Amino acid sequence: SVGRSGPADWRTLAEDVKTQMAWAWDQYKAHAWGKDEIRPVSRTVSSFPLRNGHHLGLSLIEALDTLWVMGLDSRFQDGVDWVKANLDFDVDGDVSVFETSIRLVGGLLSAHHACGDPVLLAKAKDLADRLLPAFGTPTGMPWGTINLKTGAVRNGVNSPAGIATYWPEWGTLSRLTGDPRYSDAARKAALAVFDRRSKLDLVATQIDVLSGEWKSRTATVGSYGDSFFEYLWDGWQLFGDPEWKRMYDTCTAAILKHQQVWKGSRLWFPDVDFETGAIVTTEQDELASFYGGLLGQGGAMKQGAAYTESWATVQDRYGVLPEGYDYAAVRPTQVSNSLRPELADAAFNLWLLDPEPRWREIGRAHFLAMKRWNKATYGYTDLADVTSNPKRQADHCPGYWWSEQMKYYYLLFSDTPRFDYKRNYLSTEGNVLLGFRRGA
Ligand SMILES: O=C1NC[C@H](CO)[C@@H](O)[C@@H]1O
Ligand SMILES: [Ca+2]
Repeated sequence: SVGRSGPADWRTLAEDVKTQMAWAWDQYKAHAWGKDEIRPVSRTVSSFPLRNGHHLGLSLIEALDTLWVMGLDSRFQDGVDWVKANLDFDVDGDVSVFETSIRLVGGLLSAHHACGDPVLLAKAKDLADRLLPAFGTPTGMPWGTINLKTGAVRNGVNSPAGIATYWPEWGTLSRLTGDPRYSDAARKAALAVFDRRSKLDLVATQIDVLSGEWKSRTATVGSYGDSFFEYLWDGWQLFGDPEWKRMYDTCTAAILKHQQVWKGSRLWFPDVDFETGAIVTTEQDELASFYGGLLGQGGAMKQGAAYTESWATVQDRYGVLPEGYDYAAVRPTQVSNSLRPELADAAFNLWLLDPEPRWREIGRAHFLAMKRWNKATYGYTDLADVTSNPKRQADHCPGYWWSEQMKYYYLLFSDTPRFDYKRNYLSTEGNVLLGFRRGA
C-alpha cells in the first residue's frame, strides 16, 4: 500500500540496508580483501587512487565507519586489524591529493572517531604528511597530484574543489595531533580561491596554482565547484569559524543571483560565465544534486528543497540517476550511472534539518532502485546505460559507495543511538568526524 510508512517500516528498511552492507562486505572479504575496488560482475579488482595496480585497501577503509554505525562490530574490527597489520603509504606512485584526502585521510579519521584506536590517527597523519608538500606553491593552492614516496608533484592546473576540500579533515587532524600545519595549509588554500573570485563573486572550474590565473570561465555547482562551497559552510558547521560562514554566504548569494533558474515549480542551477553571468549550458551533472542539501544547511531551505525535488523527478523517471541531465532538453546527456550518492546525501541533509517523511521517501526510492538495478553477483556495481530496458550494468564498485549512500540510508531510516542527530558532521565523502556515540 502506498500509505505513509510507520516507524516500524523504516526500521525494517534500515535492517535491510545493514543486511546489504554485511553481504557486500563479506563478498569483498572473500574476493578482494585489502584491494582498492571490487569489480562485482567479473569478480576482479581495480586500483584507486594509485593507478599502478598497487592497492591501499580503499574500499575497506571507506567502509569502516559505516560498518561501525550499523553495529557490524566484528566486521569493523576485522577491517581495523587489516589496517594495523598491512596499510603502508610508502609507495612510489602518484595520487590525486583531493581524492586521497577525502577518501583515505577522511576514512581513517572517521574510523578513529568511531573507536579511538591511535594507530588509525597515526596512519592518517602519515598520509597527510605525504600530501602536505603539494601545498608548497606561491599561492598556497596545491598541485593536483603528488608521489606518496618522493613528493614529486604534477598537474599545476587545479579546481576550486580540488584546492579547497581539506579544512574539516585537516582541521580535525591538527586538533587531534596539536600540529597546526594541516589546518594552516587547508585554510590558506581555500582563502586563495575565494580571494580570486570574479566581480560577480563567482569562481570558475580551473585555475593555475602557481600564477593564480583562471584557466576557464565556467562557474558551476557541479564537478570542480561543488565541495568548494560545501567546505566553506562546513568550516562554520564543524569549527564555528565565522570567517568561513561569511565566505559561504558571499558565494551562495552570487549563485542564487546568477545561477538560479525556475522552470515552473522546478528549480535548476545552470553553469554560467563567471564574469558575465551568461548561461553556458543547461546540462547538469549528477554531482550537482548534492547542492540542495547544502542550500538547506546554509539557510536557503526553499531553494534547497526545490532543487532536491527537481532531481527526485529525474530519479522517478529513470529509477537511478544518469551521470548528466539536460533540464531544457528534458533528457539525459550521459546515460551511465556511477553508483553515486549525491541525491541520497541531499535527502539525508534535509532530513537532519527537517525530519519530514518526504526526505526519507527520496532516500528509500534511491535505495530500492539501487537494489533492483545495481546489485550484481559479488556486490553493487555502476551501470552502463540507465535508459536501456533492462538497464545495462557496468562492472565497478566505487569506494564512495561504502562510505556514503549505505551510511546515509542507514542514518535516514534507523534512528540509531550510535549517532547524534542533533550535533554531527559528515564530510563530502560521508566520513563522520563528529557525532558518534561510542557507548551506545
Ligand atoms: O565529493 C565527492 N565527489 C565524487 C564522489 C561521489 O560521487 C565522492 O568521492 C564524493 O562524494
Ligand atoms: Ca560529496
